[in-house]
Amino acid sequence: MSQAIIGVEKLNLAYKKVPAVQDVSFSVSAGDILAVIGQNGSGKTSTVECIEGLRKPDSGLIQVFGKDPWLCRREVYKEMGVQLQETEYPLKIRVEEQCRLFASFYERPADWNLLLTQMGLEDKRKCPIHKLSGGEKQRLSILLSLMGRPKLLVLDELTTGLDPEVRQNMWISFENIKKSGVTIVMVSHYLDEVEALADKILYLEGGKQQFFGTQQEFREYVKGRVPKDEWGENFSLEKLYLMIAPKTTGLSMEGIL
Ligand SMILES: Nc1ncnc2c1ncn2[C@@H]1O[C@H](COP(=O)(O)OP(=O)(O)OP(=O)(O)O)[C@@H](O)[C@H]1O
Repeated sequence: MSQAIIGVEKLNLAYKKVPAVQDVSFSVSAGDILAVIGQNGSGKTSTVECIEGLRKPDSGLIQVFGKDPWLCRREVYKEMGVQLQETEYPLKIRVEEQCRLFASFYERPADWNLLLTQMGLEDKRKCPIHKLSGGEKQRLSILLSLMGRPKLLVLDELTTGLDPEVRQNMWISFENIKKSGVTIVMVSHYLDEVEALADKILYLEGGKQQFFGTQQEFREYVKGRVPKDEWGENFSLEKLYLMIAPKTTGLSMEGIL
């Protein structure tokens, strides 16, 4: 069996005593892609922020490369690249200045000129970051997560805001990154992306772990929960998810206009 890069046991986290993550346990093997899925507010980012050492769990055990990421953040970050859901940049800083700054954090940084080309940001190198479009900022945040040539990449909403073509190209890039042995944890609401990329799925609802396992195991998990006459062997991952996800209430626009 491959070595576990991440181990999480009975993780609990609350905000002002309101539970956000409850008894979540999973592991990620070297070279695997784990997708964390679930409704808005289900605890995905909170879980991932604990792995990134950005939040201290209330209880439970987290090991990243065999270390506690909260206590050993500096060491863990030598091998971990992080793309945050929202990134704040220094005011008026330009794309290439930010790249240079990030490169200076690492002993052996990636070739960021090449990354700018690969991310389609070559023409934007002199552009102040606050003038980039949402998708361009997203591409920059992915580029910066790769700067330290990480062995582990943690991506919170990898392709949100990207246009369809860039999204598909991004999938190919991440398949290639995986082929080079990098372990990836990705939070995603795009289940086509999860279906294309993920080896394992962690499914959370209301802060609680509903499922952890392979895509095939997820299929069996859903099959065991839906009426026989509603089941189809070739359902997409999105269809499977929608069959078991709790219905969100209160989103109707009826009577507003
Ligand atoms: N800083 C915070 N202070 C208080 N409550 C928080 C904070 N961050 C998150 N929460 C709450 O914790 C719960 C889990 O939030 P989290 O951001 O982890 O969910 P998520 O699954 O990543 O959601 P989304 O898909 O919308 O990004 C939500 O109820 C949220 O309102």
